[in-house]
Amino acid sequence: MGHSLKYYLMNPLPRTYAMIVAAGRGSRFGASVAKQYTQLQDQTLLQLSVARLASSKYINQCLLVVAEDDITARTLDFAIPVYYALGGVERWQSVQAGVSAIGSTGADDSDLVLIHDAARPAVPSHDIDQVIKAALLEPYGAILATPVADTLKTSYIKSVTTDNLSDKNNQRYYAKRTIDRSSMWQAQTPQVFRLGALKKVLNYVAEHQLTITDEASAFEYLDLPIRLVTGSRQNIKLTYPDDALLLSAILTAQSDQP
Ligand SMILES: Nc1ccn([C@@H]2O[C@H](COP(=O)(O)OP(=O)(O)OP(=O)(O)O)[C@@H](O)[C@H]2O)c(=O)n1
Ligand SMILES: C[C@](O)(CO)[C@H](O)COP(=O)(O)O
Repeated sequence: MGHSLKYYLMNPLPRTYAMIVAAGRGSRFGASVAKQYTQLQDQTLLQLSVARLASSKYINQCLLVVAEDDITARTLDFAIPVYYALGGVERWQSVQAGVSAIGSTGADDSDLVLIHDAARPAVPSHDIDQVIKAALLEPYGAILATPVADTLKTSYIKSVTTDNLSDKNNQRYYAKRTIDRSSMWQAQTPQVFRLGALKKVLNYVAEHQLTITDEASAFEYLDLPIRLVTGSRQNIKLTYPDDALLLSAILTAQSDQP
């Protein structure tokens, strides 16, 4: 799989092709519009996320992967030139569509593809550059991640026959086991990979009908090393309604920084 590390390191500085995946429905967030179009600080999350990528010296345009029925993205202004691809049912299929679009621009297999969630607009610019610089030194790629800070537990469910409103679906969760968190990380985005290798591992996922929630997982299936770069805990993903207040506070605090 892929070329030797020497092949990548001997190449002139590869280009970084940025893509933002924004073809989701935001069902867990539950808004009337897809969460990437939620407004924070007078801009949509998508616009904020593009602006963050634009702050990197490695990125001067961005592919936006949007839903086929998206009627919003093309009405918005962005900090850098954007072009479009149509997303898929699953997030990784949206990424695969983006990889295909980037590949058709003449990108080389040793070039880098940066994948970022539209739902992560608070990623610090420093982190973007750090993960790209790390990927430039890797044969396959690098991702931002944060070490798990809380105690992690598995659970089991008990059915109950009370009419207590807190017992959703007449079920209660109980603690089963605590997991050793010493080597546990929460993956973030951007995730940055060599284009050729990313194409191959996503094809593997499709051929084997695997379910992945991030692209690094695909490399793990093939035991291909992906570097973990410690990222800021400010880089949260808007997922549930509760996240909006936290994300808004982070963005406000970041904008107040010199
Ligand atoms: N088929 C999909 C699913 C998700 N995404 C994007 O991937 C990012 C992270 O995914 P997630 O937080 O799961 O977003 P949604 O799928 O929209 O959320 P939900 O699972 O709650 O519906 C989001 O920017 C989302 O727009 C995508 O481009 N294509
Ligand atoms: C890619 C990701 O942001 C890494 O944490 C996350 O997996 C995407 O969100 P999803 O809800 O898993 O699709």
